[in-house]
Amino acid sequence: MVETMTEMIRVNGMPAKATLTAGDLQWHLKGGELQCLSIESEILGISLEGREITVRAFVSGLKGLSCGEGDPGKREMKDFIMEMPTEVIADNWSERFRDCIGSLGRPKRVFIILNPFGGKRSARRIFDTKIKPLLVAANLRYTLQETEYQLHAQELTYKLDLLKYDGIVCVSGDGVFVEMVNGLLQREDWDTAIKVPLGIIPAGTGNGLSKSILDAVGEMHSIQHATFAVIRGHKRSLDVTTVSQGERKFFSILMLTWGLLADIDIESEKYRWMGSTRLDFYCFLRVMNLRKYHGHIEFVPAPGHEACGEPMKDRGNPSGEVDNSVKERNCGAEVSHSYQGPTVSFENSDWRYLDGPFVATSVVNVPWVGEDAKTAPEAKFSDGFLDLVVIKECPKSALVSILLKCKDGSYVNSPYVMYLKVKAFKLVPGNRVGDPLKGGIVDVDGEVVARGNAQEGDRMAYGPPIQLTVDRGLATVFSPR
Ligand SMILES: Nc1ncnc2c1ncn2[C@@H]1O[C@H](COP(=O)(O)OP(=O)(O)OP(=O)(O)O)[C@@H](O)[C@H]1O
Repeated sequence: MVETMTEMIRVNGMPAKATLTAGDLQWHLKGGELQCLSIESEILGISLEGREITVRAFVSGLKGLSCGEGDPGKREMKDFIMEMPTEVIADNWSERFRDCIGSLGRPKRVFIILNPFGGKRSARRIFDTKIKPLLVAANLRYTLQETEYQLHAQELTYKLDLLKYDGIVCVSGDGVFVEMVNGLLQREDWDTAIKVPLGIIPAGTGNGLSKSILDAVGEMHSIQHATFAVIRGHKRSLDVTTVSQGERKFFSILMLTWGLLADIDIESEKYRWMGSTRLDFYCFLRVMNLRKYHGHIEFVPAPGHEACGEPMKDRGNPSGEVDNSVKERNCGAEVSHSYQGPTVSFENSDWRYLDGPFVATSVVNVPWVGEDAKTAPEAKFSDGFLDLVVIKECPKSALVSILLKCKDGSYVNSPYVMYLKVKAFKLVPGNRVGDPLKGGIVDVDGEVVARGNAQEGDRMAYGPPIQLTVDRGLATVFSPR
């Protein structure tokens, strides 16, 4: 236990009586005004020079010093110069400060993966101007590696010497984070590798994961707030979804979507020159020329959600299109030592189903799939469930309102939206209603996984079942608290 230290000092030139406890630094200015900094939630670090200790903090600029109480709102870096009576006292105080900060278990060294081409291609500048100053102030050492090509982040985490680092952080959009998870799960030591804390600092087009992490604890979503979350080093578990089709598999963090949202996400790429209005523009276009898709979904409902869909046992499996048994793995000649997905079998579970046509189907792991898209308002980080959103028949006017209400998640209250939690899910995507030669797009974490007009490099085929299962809390992410 750290004992309290009290001293008459000057803070930013003003005489004050300062007290340092294990949890905070307080000072009474002459005239009685009390100021306070919480060591855990507001102080980045300190430096000592002669009689001067500089306390580097990340605090609310508007509301003054909160001492960790309440919602800090927008924060900024601020230095407090503490002039001590003697160098010996300054030494003692700085040692005590370092002990207090050291006892917080913050990470000491992280590996940072930066995508210079993510989002507005400004990650490098963002790093130098917004991220680095915080890391330096917190004395958090780092190794910085820029990605040079697609899947480079996956390669890096596959090979990284994890013993050297207390965490891996990406400065990118969600795509690079997903690659990091896939790289760790491809390792032979995947079971320990996946426990390494992962951080994400938003510098992409899709920044749903960082928004979800910060919003879950009431923190503002910004580059600096996400950096401070890494510095503070609290951790939380995150469900990981295994997406599989036969022997092919990979891992997802955010969402699988098929139908309207996938079409908007992927097809609007060709309007990139429009900037951020491309999504609104293409969304409008798609609603006006609404597509519906034939197909079939199956799911094992989470407790309390058993009323949705129809029981599979009453349907039988006349088309043989979905096989609900989980096959024995690694029965081929090649034995893989990477992670193969959950071993839990849903063979005897009460599967339920829905047949198309569908307007949109999404299976979501975290609340926000983009900074302004709260697609799964009830999603939890590590409940072991996926949130399933289905829209079937829906008038265009209602659809417009649904899309507008995606921003705050209230769209799930629409009578045209089916929203439930599932333990496992299968999608058998079909072709467009009225256009049997055209299929849709299956989009996982912002990337095309399968499409009607198959292209080289697509990871899965459009048509055969794609299965999703969840590993409860398999990954670990840095969180502000
Ligand atoms: N140097 C690079 N050149 C080309 N692609 C890259 C490079 N580095 C990373 N990538 C790829 O960019 C994709 C998107 O990355 P990220 O998630 O950071 O950005 P995003 O802004 O969310 O996506 P996008 O800008 O493509 O919409 C990933 O699939 C990744 O593999």
